Amino acid sequence: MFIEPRVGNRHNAPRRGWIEVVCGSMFSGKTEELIRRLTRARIARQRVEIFKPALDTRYHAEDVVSHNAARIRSTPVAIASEILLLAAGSDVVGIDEAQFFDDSLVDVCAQLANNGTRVIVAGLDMDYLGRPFGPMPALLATAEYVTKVHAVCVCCGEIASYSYRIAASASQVLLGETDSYEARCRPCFLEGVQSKEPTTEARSAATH
Ligand SMILES: Nc1ncnc2c1ncn2[C@@H]1O[C@H](COP(=O)(O)OP(=O)(O)O)[C@@H](O)[C@H]1O
Ligand SMILES: Cc1cn([C@H]2C[C@H](O)[C@@H](COP(=O)(O)O)O2)c(=O)[nH]c1=O
Ligand SMILES: [Zn+2]
Repeated sequence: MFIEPRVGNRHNAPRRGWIEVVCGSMFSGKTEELIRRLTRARIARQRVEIFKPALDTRYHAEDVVSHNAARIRSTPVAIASEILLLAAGSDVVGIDEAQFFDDSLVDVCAQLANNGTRVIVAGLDMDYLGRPFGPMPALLATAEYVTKVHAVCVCCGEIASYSYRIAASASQVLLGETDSYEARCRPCFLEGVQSKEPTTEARSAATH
């Protein structure tokens, strides 16, 4: 879908930067798509740097890892401004789990793009209650290219845009995978939220 444009052009024009955002629910293929684009940029011999929030230790402390085990080495950072220092000299910057960063990520991405870097950001557009998540709404508004990917609803097989939480927690940040979340379509998400389905803990207690 995205080409790997040359860095600068034949006439030594300044290189152009821009922002791409890949968003969607959990299990929708955001990380796979991020890895695909970054891998192609590497094949095109571009200088690629990849970052993720240090708090995301779910699969691996350093690698960005998809739910079906595709992986790429990354640098975990505690705050978004570290990316500016560490990305110096890169042609392409990839950022996964962008929803966990604070709002300063929006300015960091803009500065990188203004200076000629292609920035590819992947993140959850909504949290487990369907609320816009962290800096994602502002990134979506300021990106040149937006791709929304979809998972499969585990209840009915339709396309899923929501991440339904089955674990008992009301904290906005709760790392997890299929143990704690299900991809759901709108009606199945609403049904779960409105009927207050039992959590994984309650289901497990009922069977033991
Ligand atoms: N309900 C689901 N819908 C679609 N893919 C799923 C689902 N559950 C697990 N998967 C797996 O998750 C992969 C996508 O993983 P990943 O790229 O890490 O997604 P994301 O980063 O959006 O959470 C799919 O290729 C598929 O193998
Ligand atoms: C919906 C939701 C998710 N999370 C966490 C759960 C996972 O650790 C990540 C999302 O990872 P993915 O690559 O998109 O599958 O975010 C959360 O903390 N809060 C939420 O509301
Ligand atoms: Zn459904």
